[in-house]
Amino acid sequence: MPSLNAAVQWNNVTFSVKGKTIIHNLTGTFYEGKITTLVGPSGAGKSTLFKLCNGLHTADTGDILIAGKEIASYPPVELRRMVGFALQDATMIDGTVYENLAMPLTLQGKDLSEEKAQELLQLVGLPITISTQSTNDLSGGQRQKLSIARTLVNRPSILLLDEITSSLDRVSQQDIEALIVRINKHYGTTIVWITHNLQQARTIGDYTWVLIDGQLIESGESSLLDEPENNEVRLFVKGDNS
Ligand SMILES: Nc1ncnc2c1ncn2[C@@H]1O[C@H](COP(=O)(O)OP(=O)(O)OP(=O)(O)O)[C@@H](O)[C@H]1O
Repeated sequence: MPSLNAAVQWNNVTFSVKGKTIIHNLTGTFYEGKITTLVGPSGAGKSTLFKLCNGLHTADTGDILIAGKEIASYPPVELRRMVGFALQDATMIDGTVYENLAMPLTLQGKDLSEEKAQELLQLVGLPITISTQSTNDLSGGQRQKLSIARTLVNRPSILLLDEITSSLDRVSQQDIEALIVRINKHYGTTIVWITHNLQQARTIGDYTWVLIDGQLIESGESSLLDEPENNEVRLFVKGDNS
């Protein structure tokens, strides 16, 4: 494997909620500038990993290093700027596309320039004329593109995507997949993508993690999904364990 830097390094991380261990002694790396897809059965702890990564949860034991520095050493605002987060339901405030796009800066008492707004809309493939429209009029695919553009306002170096295409039709899904690859190439953004779609995980990912019951059971180049070494992973990929 070529020598790659760690965008996020997990060392023996354990996390519990109300006495129940959700993440078990997890060690692994999300590589800088690469796309890692994260798969596993429902309840495996995938979303929990994201919350540990952007400071919404704190690990009980172990270390999480972001760009080589212990996560707790980052001021929360800086961490949220570095680690962008997009979710399946692409929640919007009641208002225009521009107001939603500007929200991360508005919250910091800053403005988003018209020029920057147009650049971001173009990057995600939305017409710039959409800027003054209400977000209530957008399709599911357009909302998701806006949600991704909004995450990019802070220029995150790491982008966490949680099931962002699962409620979209096939065409919109492919559109978003191409967009994420474009963002990865254009900005060198490290992408980590939770998906239940194993085909997507295989084709979009450079690397894949398979998480089962809070344990990282198998990880490596995404081709591992073709012929997993681990029996539990083989069953999961065959659909027997999802
Ligand atoms: N706040 C919480 N309180 C109690 N249990 C929780 C909490 N958050 C998560 N869990 C539990 O932690 C486990 C992992 O949940 P998580 O959402 O990370 O899984 P997931 O792999 O993302 O699942 P899915 O694919 O269904 O989204 C589950 O058993 C869930 O019930």
